[in-house]
Amino acid sequence: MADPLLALKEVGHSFGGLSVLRSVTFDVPEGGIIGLIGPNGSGKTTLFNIVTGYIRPLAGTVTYRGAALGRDTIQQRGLNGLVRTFQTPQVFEQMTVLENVMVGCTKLTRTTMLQDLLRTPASRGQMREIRERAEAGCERFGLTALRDLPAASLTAGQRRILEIARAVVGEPRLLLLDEPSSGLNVQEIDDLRDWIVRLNEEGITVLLVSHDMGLMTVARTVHTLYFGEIIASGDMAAIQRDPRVREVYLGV
Ligand SMILES: Nc1ncnc2c1ncn2[C@@H]1O[C@H](COP(=O)(O)OP(=O)(O)OP(=O)(O)O)[C@@H](O)[C@H]1O
Repeated sequence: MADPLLALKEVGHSFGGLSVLRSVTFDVPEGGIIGLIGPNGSGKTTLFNIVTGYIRPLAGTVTYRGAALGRDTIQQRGLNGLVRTFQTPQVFEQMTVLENVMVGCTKLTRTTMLQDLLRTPASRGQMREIRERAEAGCERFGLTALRDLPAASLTAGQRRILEIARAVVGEPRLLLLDEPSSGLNVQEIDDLRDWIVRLNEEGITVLLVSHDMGLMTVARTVHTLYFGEIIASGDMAAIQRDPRVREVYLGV
């Protein structure tokens, strides 16, 4: 069997003596959509922060593309195709929509900082390329009419799409989506679902955290975290039948 794209092995973490992740082990196969659910405070965001390099786990290993991530920085992980979105969309408020998307393309740059400062022909050509790529990204995600507006003026749904557009133009291999449906209306959640499926069909592997059980049906395998431990794994139908999950979510 092929190596998984991402593998977590016995990952553990605590904050000030409070254990928030305990021996978390699961794989994300290349080309898959894997879901992570769990009540508030169960450790989902902490796990994302560990995978993307915002915090270092106190125990266990995270392997990506066959190599332990170890001390790789957030930036190195990003360059290596590991890209995330946030529970509250992180957009550059004062920049336009187009400029925000351009930021997502900068990791594809090849020129040095000196070339950029001196505005050499190579640097100018590259800037043109980034702009064209970002314009295509705006077009693709239905943001063209908004592209010259400051991101601060966008609705919650538009911010969400902008964040995803910015992540996707950088050509991620593994896209981690943290509560992408929060703040969205029913139609926007439907559209988001379609986007996740489409991006996955194009080859992007997805790790999805969501409270939205409808959205979670896109995932082939869902892991349930409860107080930092995985208590059930399977497809969404199996998860919804699982007695421990029902107890945690429904108290039945
Ligand atoms: N920087 C921090 N310092 C101290 N405690 C923290 C920190 N970050 C998270 N925690 C605690 O760790 C636990 C797990 O939090 P985490 O945000 O990972 O959960 P979550 O499953 O993402 O929750 P939610 O669904 O509410 O976002 C919680 O008890 C939280 O209060």
